[in-house]
Amino acid sequence: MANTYNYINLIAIYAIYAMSLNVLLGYAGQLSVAHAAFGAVGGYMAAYLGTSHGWHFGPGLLVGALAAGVLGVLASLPALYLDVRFLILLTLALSTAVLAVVGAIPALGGATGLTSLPFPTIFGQSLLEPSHFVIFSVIVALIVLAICSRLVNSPFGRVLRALREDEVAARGVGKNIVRYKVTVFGVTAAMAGVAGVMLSYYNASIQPGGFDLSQSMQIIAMIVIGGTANLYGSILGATIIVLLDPFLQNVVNLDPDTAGLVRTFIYGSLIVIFMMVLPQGLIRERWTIGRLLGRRSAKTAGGIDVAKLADVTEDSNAQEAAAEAAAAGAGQPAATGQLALEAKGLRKYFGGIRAADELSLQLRTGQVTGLIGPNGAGKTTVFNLLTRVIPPDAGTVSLGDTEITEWTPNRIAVSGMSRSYQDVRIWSRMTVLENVMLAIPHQPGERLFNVFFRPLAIRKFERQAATRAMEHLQFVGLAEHADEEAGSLPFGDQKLLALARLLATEADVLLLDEPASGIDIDGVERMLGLIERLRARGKCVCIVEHNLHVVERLADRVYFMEAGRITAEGTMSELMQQERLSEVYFGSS
Ligand SMILES: Nc1ncnc2c1ncn2[C@@H]1O[C@H](COP(=O)(O)OP(=O)(O)OP(=O)(O)O)[C@@H](O)[C@H]1O
Repeated sequence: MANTYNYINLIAIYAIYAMSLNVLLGYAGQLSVAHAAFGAVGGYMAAYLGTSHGWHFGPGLLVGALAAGVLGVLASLPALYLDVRFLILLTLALSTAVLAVVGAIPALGGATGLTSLPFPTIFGQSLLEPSHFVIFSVIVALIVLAICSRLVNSPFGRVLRALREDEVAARGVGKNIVRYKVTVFGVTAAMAGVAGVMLSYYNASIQPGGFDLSQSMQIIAMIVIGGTANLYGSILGATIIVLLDPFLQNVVNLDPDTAGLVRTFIYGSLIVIFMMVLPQGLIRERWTIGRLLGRRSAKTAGGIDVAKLADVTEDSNAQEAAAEAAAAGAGQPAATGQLALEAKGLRKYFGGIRAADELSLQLRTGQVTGLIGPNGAGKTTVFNLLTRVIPPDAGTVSLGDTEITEWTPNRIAVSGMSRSYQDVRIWSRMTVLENVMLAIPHQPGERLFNVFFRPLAIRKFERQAATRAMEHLQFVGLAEHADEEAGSLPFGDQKLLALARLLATEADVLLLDEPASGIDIDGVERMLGLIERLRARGKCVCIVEHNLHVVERLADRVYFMEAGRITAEGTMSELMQQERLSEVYFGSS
Protein backbone atom coordinates (compact mmCIF):
# COMPACT_ATOMS: atom_id res chain seq x y z
CA MET A 1 0.00 0.00 0.00
CA ALA A 2 2.89 2.35 0.89
CA ASN A 3 4.20 1.80 -2.62
CA THR A 4 0.85 2.70 -4.12
CA TYR A 5 0.83 5.99 -2.19
CA ASN A 6 4.39 6.58 -3.31
CA TYR A 7 3.44 6.16 -6.98
CA ILE A 8 0.36 8.34 -6.62
CA ASN A 9 2.54 11.08 -5.11
CA LEU A 10 5.09 10.81 -7.88
CA ILE A 11 2.41 10.78 -10.57
CA ALA A 12 0.81 13.89 -9.05
CA ILE A 13 4.14 15.76 -8.84
CA TYR A 14 5.22 14.78 -12.34
CA ALA A 15 1.76 15.60 -13.69
CA ILE A 16 2.33 19.16 -12.39
CA TYR A 17 5.61 19.28 -14.28
CA ALA A 18 4.03 17.81 -17.41
CA MET A 19 0.89 19.96 -17.43
CA SER A 20 2.88 23.16 -16.99
CA LEU A 21 5.37 22.20 -19.71
CA ASN A 22 2.47 21.24 -21.93
CA VAL A 23 1.05 24.78 -21.65
CA LEU A 24 4.44 26.15 -22.69
CA LEU A 25 5.34 23.59 -25.34
CA GLY A 26 2.13 21.93 -26.49
CA TYR A 27 -0.10 25.00 -26.50
CA ALA A 28 2.26 27.96 -26.94
CA GLY A 29 4.81 26.05 -29.07
CA GLN A 30 7.82 27.25 -27.05
CA LEU A 31 10.37 24.44 -26.98
CA SER A 32 12.05 24.24 -23.59
CA VAL A 33 14.40 21.65 -22.16
CA ALA A 34 14.89 23.64 -18.95
CA HIS A 35 11.69 22.66 -17.18
CA ALA A 36 13.42 20.51 -14.58
CA ALA A 37 15.87 23.35 -13.98
CA PHE A 38 12.95 25.66 -13.13
CA GLY A 39 11.91 22.96 -10.67
CA ALA A 40 15.46 23.01 -9.25
CA VAL A 41 15.26 26.75 -8.60
CA GLY A 42 11.97 26.35 -6.74
CA GLY A 43 13.16 23.27 -4.87
CA TYR A 44 16.51 24.74 -3.81
CA MET A 45 14.94 28.02 -2.75
CA ALA A 46 12.39 26.32 -0.49
CA ALA A 47 14.90 23.74 0.78
CA TYR A 48 17.45 26.43 1.66
CA LEU A 49 14.87 28.57 3.44
CA GLY A 50 13.57 25.50 5.26
CA THR A 51 16.95 24.08 6.38
CA SER A 52 18.86 27.31 7.03
CA HIS A 53 16.18 29.73 8.11
CA GLY A 54 13.51 27.45 9.53
CA TRP A 55 10.87 28.52 7.02
CA HIS A 56 7.70 26.47 6.91
CA PHE A 57 6.85 24.44 3.86
CA GLY A 58 3.90 26.64 2.75
CA PRO A 59 5.78 29.97 2.50
CA GLY A 60 8.78 28.10 1.05
CA LEU A 61 6.50 26.67 -1.64
CA LEU A 62 5.25 30.12 -2.58
CA VAL A 63 8.69 31.73 -2.62
CA GLY A 64 10.14 28.75 -4.55
CA ALA A 65 7.40 29.11 -7.18
CA LEU A 66 8.01 32.84 -7.36
CA ALA A 67 11.78 32.38 -7.82
CA ALA A 68 11.23 29.86 -10.61
CA GLY A 69 8.69 32.20 -12.20
CA VAL A 70 11.18 35.07 -12.16
CA LEU A 71 13.78 32.86 -13.84
CA GLY A 72 11.14 31.86 -16.41
CA VAL A 73 10.48 35.52 -17.19
CA LEU A 74 14.22 36.18 -17.54
CA ALA A 75 14.57 33.14 -19.84
CA SER A 76 11.76 34.45 -22.01
CA LEU A 77 13.58 37.70 -22.79
CA PRO A 78 16.29 36.27 -25.07
CA ALA A 79 13.64 33.82 -26.31
CA LEU A 80 11.75 36.78 -27.78
CA TYR A 81 14.50 37.31 -30.30
CA LEU A 82 15.12 33.68 -31.19
CA ASP A 83 13.60 31.41 -33.73
CA VAL A 84 11.80 28.59 -31.95
CA ARG A 85 14.49 26.08 -33.09
CA PHE A 86 17.16 27.97 -31.17
CA LEU A 87 15.04 27.90 -28.03
CA ILE A 88 16.27 24.36 -27.41
CA LEU A 89 19.86 25.59 -27.30
CA LEU A 90 18.93 28.56 -25.13
CA THR A 91 17.04 26.47 -22.59
CA LEU A 92 19.74 23.80 -22.65
CA ALA A 93 22.33 26.45 -21.79
CA LEU A 94 20.04 27.82 -19.09
CA SER A 95 19.51 24.38 -17.58
CA THR A 96 23.25 23.68 -17.52
CA ALA A 97 23.98 27.09 -15.99
CA VAL A 98 21.34 26.73 -13.26
CA LEU A 99 22.62 23.31 -12.21
CA ALA A 100 26.26 24.50 -12.30
CA VAL A 101 25.41 27.48 -10.11
CA VAL A 102 23.39 25.57 -7.51
CA GLY A 103 26.09 22.88 -7.46
CA ALA A 104 28.77 25.49 -6.82
CA ILE A 105 27.13 27.34 -3.94
CA PRO A 106 28.39 25.94 -0.60
CA ALA A 107 25.25 27.07 1.25
CA LEU A 108 23.27 24.79 -1.09
CA GLY A 109 25.44 21.78 -0.29
CA GLY A 110 27.42 21.60 -3.56
CA ALA A 111 27.12 18.36 -5.53
CA THR A 112 25.58 16.50 -2.57
CA GLY A 113 22.84 19.10 -2.24
CA LEU A 114 20.73 19.62 0.84
CA THR A 115 19.61 16.66 2.92
CA SER A 116 17.39 16.10 5.92
CA LEU A 117 14.78 18.60 4.87
CA PRO A 118 12.17 19.04 7.62
CA PHE A 119 8.89 17.21 7.19
CA PRO A 120 6.44 19.44 5.43
CA THR A 121 3.57 20.72 7.53
CA ILE A 122 0.30 21.99 6.11
CA PHE A 123 -2.23 23.71 8.38
CA GLY A 124 -0.34 22.30 11.37
CA GLN A 125 -0.42 18.71 10.01
CA SER A 126 2.94 17.03 9.45
CA LEU A 127 3.10 15.00 6.25
CA LEU A 128 5.34 12.23 7.62
CA GLU A 129 4.38 9.37 5.32
CA PRO A 130 3.54 9.00 1.61
CA SER A 131 -0.03 8.30 2.72
CA HIS A 132 -0.12 11.69 4.49
CA PHE A 133 1.40 13.47 1.51
CA VAL A 134 -0.97 11.93 -1.01
CA ILE A 135 -4.01 14.11 -0.33
CA PHE A 136 -1.86 17.22 -0.50
CA SER A 137 -0.08 16.21 -3.73
CA VAL A 138 -3.33 15.23 -5.47
CA ILE A 139 -5.02 18.47 -4.40
CA VAL A 140 -2.10 20.57 -5.68
CA ALA A 141 -2.11 18.61 -8.96
CA LEU A 142 -5.84 19.24 -9.33
CA ILE A 143 -5.35 22.95 -8.63
CA VAL A 144 -2.63 23.07 -11.29
CA LEU A 145 -4.94 21.20 -13.68
CA ALA A 146 -7.68 23.76 -12.99
CA ILE A 147 -5.30 26.70 -13.52
CA CYS A 148 -3.83 25.28 -16.73
CA SER A 149 -7.25 24.33 -18.03
CA ARG A 150 -8.65 27.80 -17.35
CA LEU A 151 -5.61 29.32 -19.03
CA VAL A 152 -5.64 27.26 -22.21
CA ASN A 153 -9.43 27.31 -22.60
CA SER A 154 -9.57 31.10 -22.44
CA PRO A 155 -9.08 33.73 -25.12
CA PHE A 156 -5.56 34.05 -23.63
CA GLY A 157 -4.96 30.38 -24.47
CA ARG A 158 -6.36 30.92 -27.95
CA VAL A 159 -3.60 33.45 -28.57
CA LEU A 160 -1.03 30.98 -27.22
CA ARG A 161 -2.17 28.44 -29.81
CA ALA A 162 -1.92 31.06 -32.52
CA LEU A 163 1.67 31.78 -31.43
CA ARG A 164 2.46 28.09 -31.75
CA GLU A 165 1.15 27.98 -35.31
CA ASP A 166 2.10 31.32 -36.75
CA GLU A 167 3.56 34.07 -34.65
CA VAL A 168 3.74 36.54 -37.56
CA ALA A 169 0.02 36.21 -38.24
CA ALA A 170 -0.74 36.62 -34.51
CA ARG A 171 1.23 39.86 -34.46
CA GLY A 172 -0.48 40.85 -37.71
CA VAL A 173 -3.90 40.81 -36.04
CA GLY A 174 -2.66 42.96 -33.18
CA LYS A 175 -1.49 40.52 -30.53
CA ASN A 176 1.41 41.67 -28.40
CA ILE A 177 3.43 38.49 -28.59
CA VAL A 178 6.07 39.77 -26.18
CA ARG A 179 3.49 39.96 -23.40
CA TYR A 180 2.20 36.45 -24.12
CA LYS A 181 5.63 34.85 -24.28
CA VAL A 182 6.89 36.49 -21.10
CA THR A 183 3.68 35.56 -19.27
CA VAL A 184 3.58 31.95 -20.39
CA PHE A 185 7.26 31.36 -19.58
CA GLY A 186 6.81 32.99 -16.15
CA VAL A 187 3.61 31.16 -15.20
CA THR A 188 4.71 27.72 -16.37
CA ALA A 189 8.14 28.07 -14.75
CA ALA A 190 6.42 28.98 -11.47
CA MET A 191 4.33 25.81 -11.71
CA ALA A 192 7.49 23.80 -12.39
CA GLY A 193 8.90 25.49 -9.28
CA VAL A 194 5.93 24.13 -7.27
CA ALA A 195 6.69 20.61 -8.57
CA GLY A 196 10.37 21.06 -7.68
CA VAL A 197 9.55 22.12 -4.10
CA MET A 198 7.14 19.23 -3.66
CA LEU A 199 9.61 16.71 -5.05
CA SER A 200 12.44 17.87 -2.78
CA TYR A 201 10.27 17.92 0.33
CA TYR A 202 8.76 14.57 -0.60
CA ASN A 203 12.25 13.06 -0.90
CA ALA A 204 13.46 15.11 2.12
CA SER A 205 16.53 16.04 0.07
CA ILE A 206 17.59 17.84 -3.07
CA GLN A 207 20.60 17.33 -5.38
CA PRO A 208 21.48 18.95 -8.72
CA GLY A 209 21.35 15.51 -10.40
CA GLY A 210 17.64 15.27 -9.69
CA PHE A 211 16.92 18.11 -12.11
CA ASP A 212 19.28 17.48 -14.97
CA LEU A 213 18.61 17.16 -18.68
CA SER A 214 17.40 13.56 -18.33
CA GLN A 215 14.69 14.81 -15.97
CA SER A 216 13.61 17.41 -18.50
CA MET A 217 13.58 14.72 -21.21
CA GLN A 218 11.44 12.58 -18.94
CA ILE A 219 8.89 15.41 -18.65
CA ILE A 220 8.98 15.96 -22.42
CA ALA A 221 8.38 12.23 -22.92
CA MET A 222 5.27 12.47 -20.71
CA ILE A 223 3.85 15.15 -23.01
CA VAL A 224 4.82 13.55 -26.28
CA ILE A 225 3.36 10.19 -25.23
CA GLY A 226 0.26 11.48 -23.42
CA GLY A 227 -0.64 14.20 -25.90
CA THR A 228 0.71 17.59 -26.82
CA ALA A 229 -1.83 20.32 -26.15
CA ASN A 230 -4.00 18.06 -24.01
CA LEU A 231 -3.78 18.34 -20.22
CA TYR A 232 -5.37 14.94 -19.58
CA GLY A 233 -2.69 13.58 -21.88
CA SER A 234 -0.07 15.04 -19.52
CA ILE A 235 -1.59 13.17 -16.59
CA LEU A 236 -1.70 9.96 -18.64
CA GLY A 237 1.91 10.52 -19.77
CA ALA A 238 3.06 11.12 -16.17
CA THR A 239 1.31 7.92 -15.08
CA ILE A 240 2.92 5.83 -17.83
CA ILE A 241 6.42 7.17 -17.22
CA VAL A 242 6.25 6.95 -13.42
CA LEU A 243 4.93 3.38 -13.56
CA LEU A 244 7.58 2.36 -16.07
CA ASP A 245 10.15 2.01 -13.29
CA PRO A 246 8.18 -0.45 -11.11
CA PHE A 247 7.16 -2.28 -14.27
CA LEU A 248 10.79 -2.81 -15.27
CA GLN A 249 11.85 -3.77 -11.76
CA ASN A 250 8.90 -5.86 -10.61
CA VAL A 251 7.45 -7.31 -13.81
CA VAL A 252 10.50 -7.57 -16.08
CA ASN A 253 12.67 -8.24 -12.98
CA LEU A 254 15.53 -5.90 -13.85
CA ASP A 255 17.80 -4.71 -11.06
CA PRO A 256 17.45 -0.96 -10.25
CA ASP A 257 20.63 0.09 -12.13
CA THR A 258 19.72 -1.78 -15.30
CA ALA A 259 16.12 -0.58 -15.00
CA GLY A 260 17.43 3.03 -14.85
CA LEU A 261 19.40 2.59 -18.07
CA VAL A 262 16.59 0.79 -19.88
CA ARG A 263 14.14 3.47 -18.74
CA THR A 264 16.25 6.29 -20.20
CA PHE A 265 16.57 4.32 -23.45
CA ILE A 266 12.80 3.82 -23.53
CA TYR A 267 12.08 7.57 -23.03
CA GLY A 268 14.32 8.51 -25.90
CA SER A 269 12.91 5.81 -28.19
CA LEU A 270 9.30 6.62 -27.30
CA ILE A 271 9.82 10.33 -28.02
CA VAL A 272 11.18 9.50 -31.47
CA ILE A 273 8.56 6.83 -32.24
CA PHE A 274 5.63 8.99 -31.11
CA MET A 275 6.86 12.02 -33.01
CA MET A 276 7.04 9.93 -36.18
CA VAL A 277 3.92 7.79 -35.80
CA LEU A 278 1.56 9.66 -33.49
CA PRO A 279 2.79 13.25 -33.27
CA GLN A 280 -0.20 14.49 -31.27
CA GLY A 281 0.25 11.69 -28.68
CA LEU A 282 -2.29 9.25 -27.21
CA ILE A 283 -4.90 11.92 -26.46
CA ARG A 284 -5.35 14.42 -29.27
CA GLU A 285 -5.66 18.18 -28.84
CA ARG A 286 -9.41 18.61 -29.14
CA TRP A 287 -10.34 15.45 -27.29
CA THR A 288 -12.16 16.27 -24.08
CA ILE A 289 -13.89 14.01 -21.58
CA GLY A 290 -17.22 15.12 -23.14
CA ARG A 291 -16.06 14.12 -26.59
CA LEU A 292 -14.70 10.79 -25.34
CA LEU A 293 -18.13 10.14 -23.81
CA GLY A 294 -19.68 10.75 -27.21
CA ARG A 295 -20.85 14.36 -26.76
CA ARG A 296 -20.19 16.66 -29.65
CA SER A 297 -17.74 19.23 -28.39
CA ALA A 298 -18.00 22.41 -30.35
CA LYS A 299 -17.12 25.16 -27.97
CA THR A 300 -14.98 28.21 -28.44
CA ALA A 301 -12.04 28.89 -26.14
CA GLY A 302 -14.33 30.94 -23.91
CA GLY A 303 -16.88 28.12 -23.65
CA ILE A 304 -19.43 29.40 -26.18
CA ASP A 305 -21.43 26.64 -27.89
CA VAL A 306 -20.91 26.98 -31.64
CA ALA A 307 -24.17 25.12 -32.37
CA LYS A 308 -26.08 27.89 -30.60
CA LEU A 309 -24.61 30.41 -33.00
CA ALA A 310 -25.73 28.35 -35.97
CA ASP A 311 -28.86 30.42 -36.52
CA VAL A 312 -26.58 33.16 -37.80
CA THR A 313 -25.80 30.91 -40.73
CA GLU A 314 -29.42 30.71 -41.85
CA ASP A 315 -30.03 32.83 -44.86
CA SER A 316 -32.09 35.90 -44.22
CA ASN A 317 -31.94 39.51 -45.22
CA ALA A 318 -31.44 40.67 -41.65
CA GLN A 319 -28.42 38.42 -41.25
CA GLU A 320 -27.04 39.52 -44.62
CA ALA A 321 -27.33 43.09 -43.44
CA ALA A 322 -25.63 42.26 -40.13
CA ALA A 323 -22.82 40.54 -42.00
CA GLU A 324 -22.44 43.50 -44.31
CA ALA A 325 -22.40 45.92 -41.39
CA ALA A 326 -19.90 43.77 -39.48
CA ALA A 327 -17.62 43.66 -42.51
CA ALA A 328 -17.75 47.42 -42.84
CA GLY A 329 -17.18 47.98 -39.12
CA ALA A 330 -19.29 49.94 -36.72
CA GLY A 331 -20.66 53.37 -37.61
CA GLN A 332 -21.30 55.10 -40.86
CA PRO A 333 -19.26 54.42 -43.99
CA ALA A 334 -16.36 56.90 -44.30
CA ALA A 335 -16.58 59.52 -47.03
CA THR A 336 -15.06 58.29 -50.27
CA GLY A 337 -11.73 59.68 -51.42
CA GLN A 338 -10.34 60.84 -48.08
CA LEU A 339 -6.65 60.24 -47.50
CA ALA A 340 -6.45 57.17 -45.25
CA LEU A 341 -2.77 56.30 -45.50
CA GLU A 342 0.28 58.08 -46.81
CA ALA A 343 3.83 56.80 -47.17
CA LYS A 344 6.64 59.19 -48.01
CA GLY A 345 10.17 58.40 -49.12
CA LEU A 346 10.25 54.77 -47.90
CA ARG A 347 13.59 53.07 -48.38
CA LYS A 348 14.65 49.49 -47.65
CA TYR A 349 17.80 47.72 -48.79
CA PHE A 350 18.52 44.08 -48.05
CA GLY A 351 22.30 44.09 -48.41
CA GLY A 352 22.77 45.13 -52.02
CA ILE A 353 19.13 44.45 -52.98
CA ARG A 354 16.99 47.55 -53.41
CA ALA A 355 13.55 46.44 -52.22
CA ALA A 356 12.15 49.98 -51.79
CA ASP A 357 13.58 53.37 -52.62
CA GLU A 358 12.10 56.86 -52.51
CA LEU A 359 8.77 55.18 -52.42
CA SER A 360 5.72 57.35 -51.78
CA LEU A 361 2.08 56.39 -52.10
CA GLN A 362 -1.37 57.39 -50.95
CA LEU A 363 -4.38 55.20 -50.18
CA ARG A 364 -7.89 56.62 -50.00
CA THR A 365 -11.16 55.60 -48.37
CA GLY A 366 -13.77 53.94 -50.56
CA GLN A 367 -11.15 53.13 -53.18
CA VAL A 368 -9.17 50.11 -54.25
CA THR A 369 -5.54 50.85 -55.05
CA GLY A 370 -3.54 48.32 -57.03
CA LEU A 371 0.17 47.71 -56.58
CA ILE A 372 1.59 45.86 -59.57
CA GLY A 373 5.00 45.03 -60.95
CA PRO A 374 7.20 42.08 -61.91
CA ASN A 375 8.36 39.43 -59.44
CA GLY A 376 10.80 40.85 -56.95
CA ALA A 377 9.76 44.46 -57.63
CA GLY A 378 9.21 45.02 -53.92
CA LYS A 379 5.40 44.92 -53.62
CA THR A 380 5.25 42.66 -50.57
CA THR A 381 8.10 44.66 -49.05
CA VAL A 382 5.87 47.74 -49.30
CA PHE A 383 3.20 45.94 -47.22
CA ASN A 384 5.88 44.85 -44.77
CA LEU A 385 7.11 48.43 -44.45
CA LEU A 386 3.64 49.93 -44.07
CA THR A 387 2.76 47.49 -41.29
CA ARG A 388 6.32 47.61 -39.86
CA VAL A 389 6.84 43.88 -40.14
CA ILE A 390 10.23 45.16 -41.28
CA PRO A 391 11.46 48.62 -40.25
CA PRO A 392 12.24 51.05 -43.09
CA ASP A 393 15.77 52.49 -43.49
CA ALA A 394 14.16 55.86 -44.18
CA GLY A 395 10.77 57.41 -44.84
CA THR A 396 7.51 57.89 -42.96
CA VAL A 397 4.10 56.25 -42.84
CA SER A 398 0.96 58.07 -41.64
CA LEU A 399 -2.42 56.57 -40.91
CA GLY A 400 -4.88 59.42 -41.23
CA ASP A 401 -3.19 62.32 -39.45
CA THR A 402 -1.05 60.12 -37.22
CA GLU A 403 2.50 59.14 -38.03
CA ILE A 404 2.94 55.44 -37.28
CA THR A 405 6.42 54.83 -38.68
CA GLU A 406 7.83 53.69 -35.32
CA TRP A 407 4.79 51.79 -34.11
CA THR A 408 4.92 48.03 -33.57
CA PRO A 409 3.01 45.80 -36.04
CA ASN A 410 0.50 44.81 -33.37
CA ARG A 411 -0.20 48.43 -32.46
CA ILE A 412 -0.74 49.27 -36.11
CA ALA A 413 -3.11 46.32 -36.52
CA VAL A 414 -5.37 47.46 -33.68
CA SER A 415 -5.20 51.07 -34.84
CA GLY A 416 -6.81 50.66 -38.23
CA MET A 417 -4.52 48.97 -40.75
CA SER A 418 -4.25 45.23 -41.24
CA ARG A 419 -2.92 42.94 -43.96
CA SER A 420 -3.31 39.52 -45.47
CA TYR A 421 -0.50 37.29 -46.76
CA GLN A 422 0.31 35.62 -50.06
CA ASP A 423 0.50 32.25 -48.28
CA VAL A 424 -2.67 32.90 -46.19
CA ARG A 425 -1.04 32.14 -42.81
CA ILE A 426 -4.22 30.94 -41.15
CA TRP A 427 -3.90 29.01 -37.89
CA SER A 428 -4.50 25.55 -39.32
CA ARG A 429 -5.09 23.54 -36.14
CA MET A 430 -7.65 26.00 -34.84
CA THR A 431 -11.27 26.08 -35.97
CA VAL A 432 -12.51 28.46 -38.64
CA LEU A 433 -14.48 30.38 -36.01
CA GLU A 434 -11.49 30.62 -33.67
CA ASN A 435 -9.36 32.03 -36.48
CA VAL A 436 -11.80 34.91 -36.86
CA MET A 437 -12.56 35.41 -33.16
CA LEU A 438 -8.89 35.67 -32.39
CA ALA A 439 -8.55 38.73 -34.61
CA ILE A 440 -11.19 40.71 -32.73
CA PRO A 441 -9.34 43.49 -30.89
CA HIS A 442 -9.32 44.44 -27.19
CA GLN A 443 -10.64 41.17 -25.77
CA PRO A 444 -10.81 41.20 -21.96
CA GLY A 445 -10.13 37.45 -21.88
CA GLU A 446 -6.68 37.98 -23.37
CA ARG A 447 -5.47 39.47 -20.08
CA LEU A 448 -4.24 37.00 -17.49
CA PHE A 449 -5.85 38.83 -14.57
CA ASN A 450 -9.26 38.73 -16.24
CA VAL A 451 -8.88 35.02 -17.10
CA PHE A 452 -8.89 34.19 -13.41
CA PHE A 453 -10.78 37.05 -11.82
CA ARG A 454 -13.38 38.29 -14.33
CA PRO A 455 -14.92 35.12 -15.80
CA LEU A 456 -18.36 36.68 -16.30
CA ALA A 457 -17.01 39.66 -18.24
CA ILE A 458 -15.05 37.25 -20.42
CA ARG A 459 -18.06 35.09 -21.10
CA LYS A 460 -20.17 38.07 -22.05
CA PHE A 461 -17.54 39.44 -24.43
CA GLU A 462 -16.88 35.98 -25.82
CA ARG A 463 -20.53 35.59 -26.75
CA GLN A 464 -20.46 38.94 -28.57
CA ALA A 465 -17.14 38.09 -30.22
CA ALA A 466 -18.46 34.73 -31.43
CA THR A 467 -21.54 36.40 -32.91
CA ARG A 468 -19.43 39.05 -34.64
CA ALA A 469 -17.05 36.40 -35.97
CA MET A 470 -20.00 34.43 -37.34
CA GLU A 471 -21.18 37.56 -39.13
CA HIS A 472 -17.79 37.94 -40.78
CA LEU A 473 -17.92 34.27 -41.77
CA GLN A 474 -21.41 34.83 -43.10
CA PHE A 475 -20.08 37.74 -45.16
CA VAL A 476 -17.43 35.59 -46.84
CA GLY A 477 -19.74 32.57 -47.08
CA LEU A 478 -18.00 30.26 -44.61
CA ALA A 479 -20.46 30.30 -41.70
CA GLU A 480 -21.41 26.65 -42.11
CA HIS A 481 -17.73 25.67 -41.74
CA ALA A 482 -17.32 27.53 -38.42
CA ASP A 483 -16.55 24.43 -36.39
CA GLU A 484 -14.18 22.81 -38.88
CA GLU A 485 -10.42 22.80 -38.52
CA ALA A 486 -9.15 25.70 -40.64
CA GLY A 487 -6.39 23.58 -42.18
CA SER A 488 -8.97 21.20 -43.63
CA LEU A 489 -10.54 23.90 -45.85
CA PRO A 490 -9.67 24.03 -49.56
CA PHE A 491 -7.16 26.77 -50.44
CA GLY A 492 -9.82 29.10 -51.89
CA ASP A 493 -11.82 28.93 -48.66
CA GLN A 494 -8.66 29.52 -46.66
CA LYS A 495 -8.23 32.77 -48.59
CA LEU A 496 -11.80 33.75 -47.73
CA LEU A 497 -11.12 32.86 -44.11
CA ALA A 498 -8.04 35.09 -44.18
CA LEU A 499 -10.29 37.91 -45.45
CA ALA A 500 -12.84 37.30 -42.67
CA ARG A 501 -10.01 37.35 -40.15
CA LEU A 502 -8.77 40.64 -41.57
CA LEU A 503 -12.22 42.18 -41.29
CA ALA A 504 -12.46 41.03 -37.67
CA THR A 505 -9.55 43.34 -36.80
CA GLU A 506 -11.96 46.22 -37.57
CA ALA A 507 -9.24 47.90 -39.63
CA ASP A 508 -10.33 50.45 -42.20
CA VAL A 509 -7.17 50.15 -44.29
CA LEU A 510 -6.91 46.64 -45.71
CA LEU A 511 -3.75 45.47 -47.46
CA LEU A 512 -4.48 42.34 -49.50
CA ASP A 513 -1.46 40.43 -50.79
CA GLU A 514 -2.50 38.51 -53.92
CA PRO A 515 -6.11 37.89 -52.81
CA ALA A 516 -7.02 36.14 -56.08
CA SER A 517 -3.94 33.97 -56.63
CA GLY A 518 -4.10 30.18 -56.47
CA ILE A 519 -7.91 29.95 -56.54
CA ASP A 520 -10.35 28.81 -59.22
CA ILE A 521 -12.45 31.14 -61.39
CA ASP A 522 -15.53 30.90 -59.15
CA GLY A 523 -13.36 31.64 -56.13
CA VAL A 524 -11.83 34.66 -57.85
CA GLU A 525 -15.30 35.95 -58.75
CA ARG A 526 -16.43 35.53 -55.15
CA MET A 527 -13.35 37.28 -53.80
CA LEU A 528 -13.68 40.21 -56.20
CA GLY A 529 -17.36 40.61 -55.32
CA LEU A 530 -16.45 40.81 -51.63
CA ILE A 531 -13.73 43.39 -52.22
CA GLU A 532 -16.16 45.49 -54.22
CA ARG A 533 -18.66 45.33 -51.36
CA LEU A 534 -15.97 46.44 -48.93
CA ARG A 535 -15.08 49.37 -51.15
CA ALA A 536 -18.74 50.32 -51.37
CA ARG A 537 -18.82 50.41 -47.56
CA GLY A 538 -15.96 52.93 -47.51
CA LYS A 539 -13.01 50.63 -46.75
CA CYS A 540 -9.63 51.67 -48.07
CA VAL A 541 -8.25 48.62 -49.89
CA CYS A 542 -4.82 48.11 -51.42
CA ILE A 543 -4.17 44.96 -53.43
CA VAL A 544 -0.92 43.47 -54.64
CA GLU A 545 -1.85 41.35 -57.64
CA HIS A 546 -0.25 39.77 -60.69
CA ASN A 547 -3.56 39.12 -62.46
CA LEU A 548 -4.09 42.31 -64.45
CA HIS A 549 -7.75 41.46 -65.15
CA VAL A 550 -8.36 41.50 -61.43
CA VAL A 551 -6.55 44.81 -61.07
CA GLU A 552 -8.38 46.28 -64.04
CA ARG A 553 -11.75 45.33 -62.61
CA LEU A 554 -11.09 46.42 -59.05
CA ALA A 555 -8.52 49.18 -58.88
CA ASP A 556 -9.47 52.83 -59.02
CA ARG A 557 -5.82 53.75 -59.08
CA VAL A 558 -2.69 51.71 -59.74
CA TYR A 559 0.98 52.05 -58.83
CA PHE A 560 3.47 50.24 -61.05
CA MET A 561 6.69 49.18 -59.28
CA GLU A 562 10.05 48.08 -60.62
CA ALA A 563 13.19 47.34 -58.60
CA GLY A 564 11.87 49.02 -55.46
CA ARG A 565 10.63 52.17 -57.14
CA ILE A 566 7.24 53.37 -58.31
CA THR A 567 7.82 54.12 -61.96
CA ALA A 568 4.25 54.87 -63.08
CA GLU A 569 0.84 55.55 -61.63
CA GLY A 570 -2.68 56.17 -62.91
CA THR A 571 -5.77 54.18 -63.79
CA MET A 572 -5.23 50.71 -65.19
CA SER A 573 -6.25 51.80 -68.68
CA GLU A 574 -3.76 54.69 -68.52
CA LEU A 575 -1.00 52.35 -67.45
CA MET A 576 -1.89 49.81 -70.15
CA GLN A 577 -1.03 52.47 -72.72
CA GLN A 578 2.54 52.57 -71.43
CA GLU A 579 5.13 50.65 -73.41
CA ARG A 580 7.10 49.62 -70.36
CA LEU A 581 4.11 47.87 -68.80
CA SER A 582 3.40 45.87 -71.97
CA GLU A 583 7.06 44.97 -72.12
CA VAL A 584 7.08 43.66 -68.54
CA TYR A 585 3.75 41.86 -68.71
CA PHE A 586 3.46 40.79 -72.33
CA GLY A 587 7.11 40.72 -73.40
CA SER A 588 6.67 43.13 -76.31
CA SER A 589 7.71 46.71 -76.85
N1 LIG B 1 13.51 39.68 -45.61
C1 LIG B 1 14.22 39.79 -46.74
N2 LIG B 1 15.55 39.58 -46.72
C2 LIG B 1 16.29 39.69 -47.85
N3 LIG B 1 15.79 40.02 -49.06
C3 LIG B 1 14.47 40.24 -49.13
C4 LIG B 1 13.61 40.14 -47.98
N4 LIG B 1 12.35 40.42 -48.37
C5 LIG B 1 12.39 40.68 -49.68
N5 LIG B 1 13.67 40.58 -50.13
C6 LIG B 1 14.11 40.83 -51.51
O1 LIG B 1 13.59 42.10 -51.87
C7 LIG B 1 13.14 42.06 -53.21
C8 LIG B 1 11.67 42.42 -53.26
O2 LIG B 1 10.93 41.33 -52.72
P1 LIG B 1 9.34 41.34 -52.60
O3 LIG B 1 8.92 40.03 -52.04
O4 LIG B 1 8.91 42.54 -51.91
O5 LIG B 1 8.92 41.43 -54.14
P2 LIG B 1 7.49 41.25 -54.79
O6 LIG B 1 7.32 42.33 -55.75
O7 LIG B 1 6.45 41.13 -53.72
O8 LIG B 1 7.68 39.87 -55.51
P3 LIG B 1 6.58 38.75 -55.87
O9 LIG B 1 5.65 39.36 -56.84
O10 LIG B 1 7.38 37.64 -56.44
O11 LIG B 1 5.91 38.38 -54.59
C9 LIG B 1 13.42 40.66 -53.74
O12 LIG B 1 14.65 40.68 -54.41
C10 LIG B 1 13.51 39.82 -52.48
O13 LIG B 1 14.37 38.72 -52.66
